[in-house]
Amino acid sequence: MTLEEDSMADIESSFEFSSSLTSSSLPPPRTRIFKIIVIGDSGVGKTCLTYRFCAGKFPDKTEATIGVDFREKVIEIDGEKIKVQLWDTAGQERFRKSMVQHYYRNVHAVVFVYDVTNAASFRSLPVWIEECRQHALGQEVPRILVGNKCDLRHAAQVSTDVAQQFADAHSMPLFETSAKNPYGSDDGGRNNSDHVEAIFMTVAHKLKSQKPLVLSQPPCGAGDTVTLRRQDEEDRGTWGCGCWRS
Ligand SMILES: Nc1nc2c(ncn2[C@@H]2O[C@H](COP(=O)(O)OP(=O)(O)OP(=O)(O)O)[C@@H](O)[C@H]2O)c(=O)[nH]1
Ligand SMILES: [Mg+2]
Repeated sequence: MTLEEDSMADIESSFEFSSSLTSSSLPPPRTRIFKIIVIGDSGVGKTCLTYRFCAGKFPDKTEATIGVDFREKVIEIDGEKIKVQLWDTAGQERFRKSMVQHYYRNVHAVVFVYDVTNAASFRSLPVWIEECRQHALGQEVPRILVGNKCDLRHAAQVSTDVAQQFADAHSMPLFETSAKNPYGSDDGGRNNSDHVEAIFMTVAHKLKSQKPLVLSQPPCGAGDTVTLRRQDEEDRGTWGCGCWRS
């Protein structure tokens, strides 16, 4: 689904209410939403990676993303249901310029993607990192680096060593993968690519561990009520609008 700019406000919320109440005396459970933006040059495979994670397969056909497409998947970590909301951004400048501010608003994690068969897409990474800096992304927002199209190892232009050095220099973990064939196709399936699923799950685990739900004891004399609160609610003393940052 391509988003119109005026619908962003509805999407830029980090909680949603469950439709059913488990008890008339309890507030409806909230589902946390982790907003993860996927950025990088046009053609590196952002749409294919996000589609692979959310739909479980490689798309038959893609076209250049205009503005942003967003995809969601509900996952469960330690018994908590979490909605992973992937923002598949446009790599082409002309298709992204009016949307950039929305990409970075209340973002929880950033996935930088380059194409291992396209050295120029790797050389562009500092530009994308600079864009994050310009949008005042805090150091606490996790970032990861993904080299895509590892099924085309024979055509690789970016070595793992060089990519790892870059990742280390920017304190990011590096994952090499393929949205098309995570097991590799031109090496008999032995290229040890990371699974797309595992990459996004790693990010979600990291986010969850940064902001765990904590058990909050009521003050003395407040009855038997025990409420679950998010750690940042503790920090701020309010649920606020739900537009929390990690
Ligand atoms: N062989 C191979 N091709 C891929 C892979 N991922 C994406 N592609 C192809 O690369 C092309 C671009 O993929 P997209 O996912 O549309 O690229 P994008 O980064 O979303 O591009 P923009 O929307 O323009 O920013 C398409 O032809 C895909 O089929 C991969 O892992 N392996
Ligand atoms: Mg795209």
